[in-house]
Amino acid sequence: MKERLSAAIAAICPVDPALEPLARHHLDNLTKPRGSLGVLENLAAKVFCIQGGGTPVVDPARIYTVAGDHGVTAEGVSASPQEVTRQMVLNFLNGGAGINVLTRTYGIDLRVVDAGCAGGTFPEHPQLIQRKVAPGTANLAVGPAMSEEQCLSALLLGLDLADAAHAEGVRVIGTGEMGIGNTTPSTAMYCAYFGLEPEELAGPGTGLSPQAVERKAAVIRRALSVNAAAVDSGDPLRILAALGGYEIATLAGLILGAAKNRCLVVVDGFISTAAYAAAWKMCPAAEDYCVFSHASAEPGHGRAMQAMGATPLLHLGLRLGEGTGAAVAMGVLRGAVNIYNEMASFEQAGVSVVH
Ligand SMILES: O=C(O)c1ccc[n+]([C@@H]2O[C@H](COP(=O)([O-])O)[C@@H](O)[C@H]2O)c1
Ligand SMILES: Cc1cc2nc[nH]c2cc1C
Repeated sequence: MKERLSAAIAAICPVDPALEPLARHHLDNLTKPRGSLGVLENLAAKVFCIQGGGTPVVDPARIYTVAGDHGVTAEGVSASPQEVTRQMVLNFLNGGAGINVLTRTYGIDLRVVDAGCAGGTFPEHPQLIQRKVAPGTANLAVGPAMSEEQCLSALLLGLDLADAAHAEGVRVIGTGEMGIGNTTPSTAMYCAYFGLEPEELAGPGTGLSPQAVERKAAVIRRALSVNAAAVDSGDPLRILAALGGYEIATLAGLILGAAKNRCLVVVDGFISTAAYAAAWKMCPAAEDYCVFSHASAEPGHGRAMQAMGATPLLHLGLRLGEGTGAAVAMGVLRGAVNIYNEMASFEQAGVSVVH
């Protein structure tokens, strides 16, 4: 199992630096003052480089919303009851959640994945991928959340999802997640990977009071101490197993798999960024394939992003998860590649070149 992960990581190549000047040359010849489309130009150049030159494309685009439950909810770390994870998966399948509305709005394919929800299987549904590794993690405040074997199974599930998308012609993959309690493992992972303090990073998640956030920080501190052997090892996989969750490990595998397949990944909010942190620690070159959709309103997100030198695209006050920020960002990405592909050049339009 570990060999497959190592092989995928070894197959991730940084994008060819020779491509960027070609993209910039093309963009600078379009009928606008140089650089005046700002980040849209950067995005178009990024897609061009990831895809190895030629005509950059964003479609078909797909979001995987991966669900899992968390034993640490027993510590009262979430304002919401654990059963909401399962209820929201059913809501996704009925088309009524925020991610359903936004993927419909933007014409994005949505797949829902059970990587580790508590309880049994869900009714079959064409959008549902049932690959439950286990019915929820163990409580990371008393021991490791997952065994390394379970964590690897989730990582390989993510690789499978990336390979399936690639085989089906998907050009851009978005990450989404659903898991009551999952801001706690995400925060613990940031602390372990970047040497940050729980008190500095812990936030309200779905809506904890300030006093409850203090208790959440204490639970995370306990989790780091109980799992000190994994934390101190600095091994990204051991840290992910000890402190992560099934949806988080699956998304880390999805990011690595997409990068291996030279596919752009749009990383959603606070929890997806924790999955990215694990992927980035395992393979820093994965960074070349990722765009960060938005700054989450969860207060620790900015600090975690800063630790990785990552810049979010949008500032919309989002803190829902599910892949909602990734969906909106895909709309922006489409605009960016359409600019690249459809705008007239100075020569074509007979417009005097701006110096
Ligand atoms: O995406 C985000 O930035 C984000 C920030 C806070 C909460 N969430 C969502 O809320 C749930 C986790 O919150 P909590 O308080 O239960 O840890 C989980 O289902 C996430 O999708 C998501
Ligand atoms: C209702 C609800 C929807 C969500 N979607 C993602 N996380 C969520 C948490 C709650 C509580």
